[in-house]
Amino acid sequence: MREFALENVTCGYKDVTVLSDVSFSIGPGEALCLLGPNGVGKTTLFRSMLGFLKPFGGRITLDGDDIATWSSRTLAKRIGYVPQNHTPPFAYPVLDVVTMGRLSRISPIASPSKRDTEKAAECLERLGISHLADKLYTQISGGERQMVLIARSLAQEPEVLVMDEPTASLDYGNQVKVLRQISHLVKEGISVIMTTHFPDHAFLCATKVGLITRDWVRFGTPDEVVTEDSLRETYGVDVRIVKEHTCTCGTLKGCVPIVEFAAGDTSGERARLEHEKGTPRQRSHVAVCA
Ligand SMILES: Nc1ncnc2c1ncn2[C@@H]1O[C@H](COP(=O)(O)OP(=O)(O)OP(=O)(O)O)[C@@H](O)[C@H]1O
Repeated sequence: MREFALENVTCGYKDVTVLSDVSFSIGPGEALCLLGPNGVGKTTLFRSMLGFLKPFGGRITLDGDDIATWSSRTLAKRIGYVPQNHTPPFAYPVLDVVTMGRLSRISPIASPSKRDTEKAAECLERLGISHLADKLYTQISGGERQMVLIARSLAQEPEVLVMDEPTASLDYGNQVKVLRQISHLVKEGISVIMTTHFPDHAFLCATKVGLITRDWVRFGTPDEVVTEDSLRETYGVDVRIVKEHTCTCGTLKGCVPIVEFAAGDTSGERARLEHEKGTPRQRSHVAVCA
């Protein structure tokens, strides 16, 4: 069975180690969600998985092959990437940008075929953004660009799809659309590795979670790793994990951070102490869905 695996990977920049001894594996039909505070090294780990950064130690393999031995063309064919931010280089029409996702499948001396263009149009359709096809990539919004990049990665037909905060800068509807697409891709057998700043996403579409802090990295199922204690330890915030049973979706789980304050008091610390003393009439609780 195809497996994408990191074995004791240590990575960073020049003489600065960002992450040490990271190991995990995912197979077809699995989605790994990487969570962790700003600056802990999620993007650095991604750069290593994509061959942009050479790990200081350890091995990254797909089907047992060390990706360090692959050409950039093979990497691009087998591992897709949706970056966090993308500065458009040229004013290409959106359909051409998505067709560029096919480049690793086209001979270097050939032009994209009708089939390649059709595949790109199909990916735009799948994400509900066909209306953008003829617009210039430099003249669409940041959220629309994000959707286009996702379409481009689908056009690539990779075995492993690495997505750096795929829902960042998307409106609520498009966030849900992207999470649904991720679930569909996983059901089709693609292995997805994504970062997010929303632990709820782990419950919504991941089969595995990697929680990264400055002191430790923990991998497991969403239920094992995303807990009230681990989120408090990782982000220093008080969170409730809530469950909702529905007949159609089974059990839904979500994370609700507790934002509390005492009326007329701007001191969060005082509010916290009052909360601990259990004086409910003197405090208001506002639960904000992330
Ligand atoms: N090109 C670089 N050269 C040197 N250090 C870097 C470089 N890029 C990032 N870093 C450092 O590596 C560490 C990890 O950064 P990284 O971007 O991987 O974090 P992250 O977890 O993806 O953060 P965020 O959630 O904010 O995107 C940070 O301390 C950052 O300053």
